[in-house]
Parts: sequence; structure tokens; C-alpha cells
Amino acid sequence: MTFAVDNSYARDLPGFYVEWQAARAPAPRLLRLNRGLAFQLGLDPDGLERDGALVFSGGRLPEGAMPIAQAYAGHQFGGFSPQLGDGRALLLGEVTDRAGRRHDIQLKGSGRTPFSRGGDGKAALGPVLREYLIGEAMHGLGIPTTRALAAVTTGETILRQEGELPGAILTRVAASHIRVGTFQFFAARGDDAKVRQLADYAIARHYPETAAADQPYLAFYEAVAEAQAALIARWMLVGFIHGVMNTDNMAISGETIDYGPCAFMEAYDPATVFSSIDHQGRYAYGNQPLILEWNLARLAETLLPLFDADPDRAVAKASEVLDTVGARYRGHWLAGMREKLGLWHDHGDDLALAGDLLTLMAAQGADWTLTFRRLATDADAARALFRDPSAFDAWLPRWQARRAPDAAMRMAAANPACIARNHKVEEALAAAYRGDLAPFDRLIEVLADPFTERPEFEAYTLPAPASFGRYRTFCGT
Ligand SMILES: Nc1ncnc2c1ncn2[C@@H]1O[C@H](COP(=O)(O)OP(=O)(O)OP(=O)(O)O)[C@@H](O)[C@H]1O
Ligand SMILES: [Mg+2]
Repeated sequence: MTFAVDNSYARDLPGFYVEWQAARAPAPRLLRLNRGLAFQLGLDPDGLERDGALVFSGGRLPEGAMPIAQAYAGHQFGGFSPQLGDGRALLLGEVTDRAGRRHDIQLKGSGRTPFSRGGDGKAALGPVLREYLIGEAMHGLGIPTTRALAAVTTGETILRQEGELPGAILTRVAASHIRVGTFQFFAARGDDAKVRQLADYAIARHYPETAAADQPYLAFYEAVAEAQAALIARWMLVGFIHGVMNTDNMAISGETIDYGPCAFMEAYDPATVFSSIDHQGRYAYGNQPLILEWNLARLAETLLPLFDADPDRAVAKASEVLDTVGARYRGHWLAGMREKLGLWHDHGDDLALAGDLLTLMAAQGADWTLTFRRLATDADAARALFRDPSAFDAWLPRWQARRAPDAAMRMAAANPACIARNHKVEEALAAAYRGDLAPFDRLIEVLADPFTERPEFEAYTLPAPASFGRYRTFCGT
């Protein structure tokens, strides 16, 4: 059993990709199918359960599929690479879900492509399951995200720093895989006509309302800026650290994409970095809003010729939007923080009230998730998270005076009990390497409904034990 796909990207954007085939997987095995997502996409979960190994390893193509590796460029840690592209991924095509929304179906880890540079085109089991887990965690939190439809093992062994690992492929579902870096690819080559084609496609697919604006390209840029500002605010409010916010990992759709070295922060510290390659802390938790602006500035640069034929006027128009990004971000963040704190009406002091709590939390290493969750129902339990509770005691009455009558309910809906705790993620991946997917399944179950506290899942609400040590993540390439 397979399914039918469309190829609007390939059809509308010649030159933006290379037609390619997946490497043959010697012994593909379907590890997990995301049945809920399959259903939502209008696919047949039972049929895919039966034939998924072949379909999701690239051995049997969906009807109408024209697999392509997409071209893109990107700024990685601030340095520009004019040619990146899908070095280990293939877009199979697009499906329209039950609600009429179009999604890309992409294989990640399906072998070398013309964009592979030095890489082997493969993905290891751990990073594939990690991307699956974190994507589901974000979805459970209501945060726009790409999601995993399936994970397969290929039956071959691949070599990574840790040694030989089982090869795997993730089937990723995304609103699209158009990145800031996709715009950069042709902008860097001075091909304005191609940039315009891409913008027209992205407008039609993601922001059709902007087509009718006086200045559609500027309205499109503003819509992307707004979506990204809202997204990064959501990340910050749940303590998510993406870890590799290169321009090739920022999706135009406003979905979170590329779960590489990402992780959730436990003790609050804005300088938190998990990625082993982020030596300067460029993508530290607290820097994410600044990188948002930096990346959006790079997007604006690609669109300047579309904004205005006169370069100075084009820059002025771009700046007008770019200058609003900080305020947009802060607006989303503060609105979200008001929910996290269950505040009664908006008040000019809300920012200071929240800021003072964060200062306390940072000084005392309080757990981000638990502090807010406990504050909702049990101030004493929240107090216990502070080594020196006296400063918390001084803050508490200020918050109590501002707390809304329905605060407990709103706070329970805004503050997850469960996030993908680092030690639980690692536990699930280690077990999967041993062939035991039970911890993975349990974690998926927990993360599907993170706002509901269930006694049997209490262990998933707690930070890692001290013995877990400092957490380090890897790109998994
Ligand atoms: N094992 C690999 N073989 C070939 N190319 C790779 C490999 N790993 C990463 N790349 C390429 O290196 C670039 C940067 O990698 P990055 O980790 O940001 O992306 P990714 O995780 O592979 O993919 P995506 O952004 O689609 O989630 C991309 O062009 C990617 O295709
Ligand atoms: Mg990437």
C-alpha cells in the first residue's frame, strides 16, 4: 500500500532541486508509524503499518512521486555557505490533509545526493528517534512544528563519532521545506527572477492573503517575520533551545524545523547551551530572539530587489519591517508570560513582575518548567525549588496581588507538566539502541498530552538527577 502525492514544488520551481533517488536500504524495517498523523493526512495507517518499511525507506515510491533533493544555501554560525541543499534528504512529494492543508513528505537519511559534500547521506537511529520525539513534544505543546510520520531502520550500519550505529530514516512532514536558505541560494547568485519565483510560490502556499497587498513581497516578508517572532516566543516560553538556528534551519512557514542538537532547558539560565559545537554560545537560550532578528535580516537581503527597484528605498522598506521584529517578539512573549503567570488584566508592571521572577530563578537555578507549573497550584511547592526562598517570599505577594480569579486554570493550560526531559530522552534512545522501544513509546504517550498531570507519569515531570551531569548534544551527522 502506498499513497498519492503531488509535486507542486518540482512543477513550479525548476532549477531549485535535483531529481534523485533514495539509496537502497538492504533490510528496511518499520520501527514506528505515527498513526495519528497518518490519519490526519488522510492516509491509511493499517496499510502503511504493513508496507511502511518499503515506502518509508524509499524502496517503493508513492504514486506520482518525483523525489528531489532541494537546493538551499545558508549562514551557519554566521558564515555563509552558498551551497548546502538536501545532502541526506529527499522530498517525495506533497499530500493534502483532511483539513485541506498541503504538506511535504520528506525522507531524511535516505542516502547521498549531489548536495552531500563530504557526508554519507545517512542518519543514525538515535538522532532519527530524537527528531521524532522532540517534534511530537512540540506538537503536544501546540507549537508549530514539522513532525515525524515514520521511523525505519535500513538494516545497514553507519559510522559516527560514537562508533558503528544502525542506520535509520525519518519521514518528515512539513508545511514545506522552504527555508531562509532557499531564498539565499538564488539571491547569492544574483538571480532575482528565481528569487521572485520562489517568493510567488511561498506566498501562494503559505501566505496567500499577502498576494492582495499593495506591496505583496513586503507583506510576505512581514508575515514571515510575524510567524517567526511568534514561534521563537513560544520556544522561549517553554524553555526550548533549538541549538542550530542557522538560516538553513529557519522555515518560511513558521514551523520549527531540524531537531538536531536541540533540547529543553531545566534550571533556568539564559546562557544555557547544549550543543557540543556551539562553542561561542551563539545559539544559547537567551540569544534566540537576537538570532531571530539576524536571520530575518538575512531574509530581507534576499528580497530587496523585490521590495523596490531603487536600492535605498528597498532597504528603507525592509528596515521598517525589520525594526518591528523585536517589539513583535516581546509582545508575543509578554502575552504568553501573562498566561504562564495567570495575570489579571494587562498591567504596565507585568514585565517587571515576570522579569524579577526570572532573575530569581536564574540566580538560584530554579527549574523552568516546574517553577511555573507549581506556582499554579501550590506556592509552597514552588518555593521549595529555590535554595534561598527569602527572595521568592518577597516576590510572591506581588504576584498574588495580580493573580486573576481563573489563574489556576489558565496557568495549567499554559505551563506543561511534562517536557521532553533530557534524561528521559536519552533513556529512550539508549533503550532503542538495545532494541527496546517501550521507553520511547511511553515518552511519546507522555508528550502527547503534556498539560495533564497523571500520577503514573510523575517521573516525567522532574528534572534530571544530579548524576546525569551536564547535558551535551550532537548534530548527529
Ligand atoms: N550525513 C550527512 N550526509 C550528507 N549531508 C549531510 C549529512 N548531515 C548533514 N548534511 C547536510 O549538511 C547541511 C547542514 O546540516 P543540518 O544538520 O543543518 O541539516 P540536517 O539535519 O541534515 O537537515 P534538515 O535541516 O533538513 O533537518 C545540510 O545541507 C545537510 O543536508
Ligand atoms: Mg538543517
